[in-house]
Amino acid sequence: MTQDATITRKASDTADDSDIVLAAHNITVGFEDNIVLENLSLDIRRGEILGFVGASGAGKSVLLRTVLGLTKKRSGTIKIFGLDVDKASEVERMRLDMRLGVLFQHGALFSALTVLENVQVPMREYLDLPKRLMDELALLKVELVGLPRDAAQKFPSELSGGMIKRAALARALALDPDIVFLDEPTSGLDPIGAADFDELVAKLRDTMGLTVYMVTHDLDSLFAVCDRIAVLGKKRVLIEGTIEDMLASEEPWVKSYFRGKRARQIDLAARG
Ligand SMILES: Nc1ncnc2c1ncn2[C@@H]1O[C@H](COP(=O)(O)OP(=O)(O)OP(=O)(O)O)[C@@H](O)[C@H]1O
Repeated sequence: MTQDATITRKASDTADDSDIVLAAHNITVGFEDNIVLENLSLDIRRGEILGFVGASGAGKSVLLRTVLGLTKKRSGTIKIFGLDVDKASEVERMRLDMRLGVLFQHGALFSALTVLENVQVPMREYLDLPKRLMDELALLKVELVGLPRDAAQKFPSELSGGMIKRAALARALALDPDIVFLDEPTSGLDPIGAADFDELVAKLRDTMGLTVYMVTHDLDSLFAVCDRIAVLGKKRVLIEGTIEDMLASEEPWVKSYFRGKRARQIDLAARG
């Protein structure tokens, strides 16, 4: 284990409905005759870090894109902060989008823009602020994610992989969202860089009251910072619960993922 396993766990198992900030119910998504998600349901609770796992190609990114309204679903309902996204007016949708921050897989920064300009992209899209104020706000975000001030003027090609992830996180936080969606945020990072990033996410959750939805293949992250884990398989959520629930599960994929050879080493390290 590369980091402190005692990082505060916020969401409790006894959370009631008022704690649910995102409710996706009976979601079916397909592309022509390929049904990727079928009658999938998942709730996300306020202030939790939810780890979302599943085999490669299972549909984790498709669900993320569907929740964000980027991929069309065939059926089901998605309520975010109680608002049914299908019934939202244009203004309500825009206000909602401002409360959601996204870090797409591979960071996806604009290569022709500096870090500061990248962080300002959502600000330009949603806010009408004088340039000086935007510069100050963007710089605050750069510092918030632990990047040095001089990184703000650099282009993505001048940054390390870990710095790119942090810059992308700064952009996801640009509008002070309530929920951040992270699509494999630690992929491509070495274990120390990944552990530092996890620690940063946990710290931001604690200090900003963020809710975090994290698609990940990183067992360290799942053990160290996730309050709850949901497993995607057979086109739906197979099981959701704490890491202890995952370790106790006899579902074959869950068992081999969490109690396979690699996982056992992490578990042993985590438990001293
Ligand atoms: N725009 C699209 N058009 C057609 N099929 C798609 C589209 N987007 C995704 N798919 C299909 O949906 C399935 C799930 O893909 P998805 O990217 O969500 O998997 P994933 O669980 O995120 O995988 P990974 O862990 O490898 O990132 C795949 O079969 C993929 O080919």
